[in-house]
Amino acid sequence: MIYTVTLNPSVDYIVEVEQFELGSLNRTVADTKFPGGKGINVSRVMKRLAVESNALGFIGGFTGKFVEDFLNLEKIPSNFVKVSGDTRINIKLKTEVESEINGIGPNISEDQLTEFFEIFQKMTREDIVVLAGSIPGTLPSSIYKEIIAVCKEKEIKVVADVSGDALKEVISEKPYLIKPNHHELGELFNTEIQSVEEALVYGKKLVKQGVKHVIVSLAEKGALLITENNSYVANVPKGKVLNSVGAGDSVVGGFISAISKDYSIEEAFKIGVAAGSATAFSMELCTKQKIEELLPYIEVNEVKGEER
Ligand SMILES: Nc1ncnc2c1ncn2[C@@H]1O[C@H](COP(=O)(O)OP(=O)(O)OP(=O)(O)O)[C@@H](O)[C@H]1O
Ligand SMILES: O=P(O)(O)OC[C@@]1(O)O[C@H](CO)[C@@H](O)[C@@H]1O
Repeated sequence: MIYTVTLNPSVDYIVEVEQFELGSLNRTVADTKFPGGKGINVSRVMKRLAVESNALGFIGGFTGKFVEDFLNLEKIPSNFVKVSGDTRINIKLKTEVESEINGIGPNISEDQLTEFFEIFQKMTREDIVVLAGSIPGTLPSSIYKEIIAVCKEKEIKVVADVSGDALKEVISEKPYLIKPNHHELGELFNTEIQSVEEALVYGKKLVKQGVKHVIVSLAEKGALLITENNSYVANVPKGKVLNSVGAGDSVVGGFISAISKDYSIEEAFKIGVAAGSATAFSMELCTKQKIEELLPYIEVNEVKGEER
């Protein structure tokens, strides 16, 4: 089983406003709500690709019920620990540009954390754990390290789509896959990364540090997959970006779905990139049909020779 862990789920409130004016009353032209949080998005994308997963994390209140009900409707199993506060509402404001306001998340008690860790007891080495998204304010910043320690004992593969200090912590634990975007990769090395070539240099450093697979996404500039033995570069298809929320999660969901179906690493990478772009070109998360439409427009090439 693939378990996605979203420590800090959300209701994503997507609001479209024409000519937004700061300090004035603005009215929406459209608004929608979706369950959110990076691990939950990964689960939803995998479901669309017919790969089962179990969504874990902490939810609470009326917003938590919305998330759980929505996943039930989509037939995605979940095993959330219930907390007393409300799951956060993250605002995604679409004007001429996209802006986001993400909440801090509810309090999580010691007992609730213990309950969460108990879920890992039944996992086995055939399982995969996807850790994704921010850490709620009341949990220690070492939480991902602690989860990985439990996974290591059980030889469970860990995928981590996290950023900032959490990413630094996770890298030292040598996960199976990480997927920083080029800004997050640059932050790790106190530098700015603008191109695929620059991303390759720093991505390889992470593989040298023991990460098994590094996917670096560079939005419209393409993506890279670096493994111990090979590096691959992919273009992204051209299209109109309608919604970038969840595009990165879709790359992870697409890649893991394909790996779990024993596709080659190149093919899995291609499906991941197609899923990312399919989400970027849709108002909601990608569908299988949209992914399949985009696949012919993506080329994956091995990076050869010196550059490798
Ligand atoms: N302008 C674009 N054109 C085509 N595809 C895109 C574009 N922007 C994003 N994507 C797709 O989305 C994937 C992830 O995008 P990005 O590199 O911005 O990652 P991210 O910052 O993790 O995404 P997110 O917006 O979910 O935080 C890309 O690999 C690509 O497949
Ligand atoms: O605050 P975090 O946990 O870093 O990110 C949460 C979030 O922005 O990520 C998802 C898109 O990747 C959204 O569904 C959600 O609102």
